[in-house]
Amino acid sequence: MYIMRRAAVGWGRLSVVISARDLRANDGGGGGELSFSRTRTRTRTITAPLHTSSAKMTEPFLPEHVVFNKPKVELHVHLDGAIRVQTILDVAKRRGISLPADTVEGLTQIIILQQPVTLTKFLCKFGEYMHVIAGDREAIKRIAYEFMEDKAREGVVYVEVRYSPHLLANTKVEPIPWDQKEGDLSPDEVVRLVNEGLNDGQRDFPIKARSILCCLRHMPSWSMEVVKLCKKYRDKGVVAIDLAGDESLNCEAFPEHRMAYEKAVRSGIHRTVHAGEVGPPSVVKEAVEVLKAERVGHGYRTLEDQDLYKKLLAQNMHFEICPISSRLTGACDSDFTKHPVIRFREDGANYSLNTDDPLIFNSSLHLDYYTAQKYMGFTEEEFQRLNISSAQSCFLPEEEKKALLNQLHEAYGMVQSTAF
Ligand SMILES: O=c1[nH]cnc2c1ncn2[C@@H]1O[C@H](CO)[C@@H](O)[C@H]1O
Repeated sequence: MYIMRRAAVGWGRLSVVISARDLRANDGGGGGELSFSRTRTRTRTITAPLHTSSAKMTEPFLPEHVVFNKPKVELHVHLDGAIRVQTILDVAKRRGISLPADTVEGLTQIIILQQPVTLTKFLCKFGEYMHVIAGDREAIKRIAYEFMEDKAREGVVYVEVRYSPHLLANTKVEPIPWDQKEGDLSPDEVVRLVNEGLNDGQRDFPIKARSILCCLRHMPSWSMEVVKLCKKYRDKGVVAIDLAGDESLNCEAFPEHRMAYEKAVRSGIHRTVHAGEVGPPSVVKEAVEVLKAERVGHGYRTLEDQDLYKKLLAQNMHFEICPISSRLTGACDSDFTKHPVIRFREDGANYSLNTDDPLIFNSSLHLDYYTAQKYMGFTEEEFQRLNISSAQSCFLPEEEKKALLNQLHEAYGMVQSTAF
């Protein structure tokens, strides 16, 4: 079954890895990490979040959604928004946690967004399942490992994945999130576990990952520890700090966030900020001018301040664009043909295409690319250009960035100029 699907899609290099995984799983190994890879659902039947709400989809991606079947770079995806539904069910069963549904189909219906809502409502969706994963060492390592498998399957060769260590902890975090009882898993250990899962994934799949630790707008008291964790784990896979959460609740960053970002600048930690997703252009301005963001998460509303937009274009500021997300969070018009990324493209801006939270949007990176092609006029050439820009704007050290760029140039058949 798997093999027939792979042949139809033609995943090239990836198929080798997936075959190897299937073989090992079929060998009856079943134990340890490999058993994780067998749990992915292949049978969702829900309304796909496309331009027209009548579009049906039965899988995270279908062959016809694969419009750019080449190596890709993804810079904006939340680990806690990219968990497999089956994993949530498995962990809940093991931990004796009851959920409102006990099948993949049932729980999917509860977790996913089918129609555009507000960012605030969207963020409530994490409450449907985070209590299952948080505080559980095995689950945290597992979601990081499975994330790598899923991204490799989408043809992503380099990913920067973000999460809040505090939201997955159950001790040394105040308040303890998700109504958990106090346990013994600290934010520091969460980072170690995620690193382990990502490293195991790097070993088993043709993908490289680095992580970004998130501060949350409504939890300023956590931010100093976030930047300390970025520093502590900078040589072990953490490359940057982010500020996520609800921009519509508090627009100006609290002093604690500012202090954390100042420390990040002093310590040479890279910086990105969710800004201009639903908040006004002033939030983008603050992100860039006060928090010294090197990339902007989303940034759609930058277009409402033409002076700011021109300035950021001139600086070659990178915008992390998430097409399907932007429709379902109500950040952008639900008509994709009016999406701000069309203007960014016409102006030759520096941006990436990303999934953001594929679990909640029931999406995949292929679906975002498909949407960009079908409704926004994206071409193969533009997909290549934006992936090169994404690689140039990633937070890897220069040498590793060069290697990634070489990998893309080679895969896209681009001749590189040689310096004599
Ligand atoms: O699109 C988004 N905008 C703002 N915040 C988000 C978005 N997606 C996820 N998170 C927030 O980031 C946390 C860490 O991963 C998530 O738990 C969620 O609260």
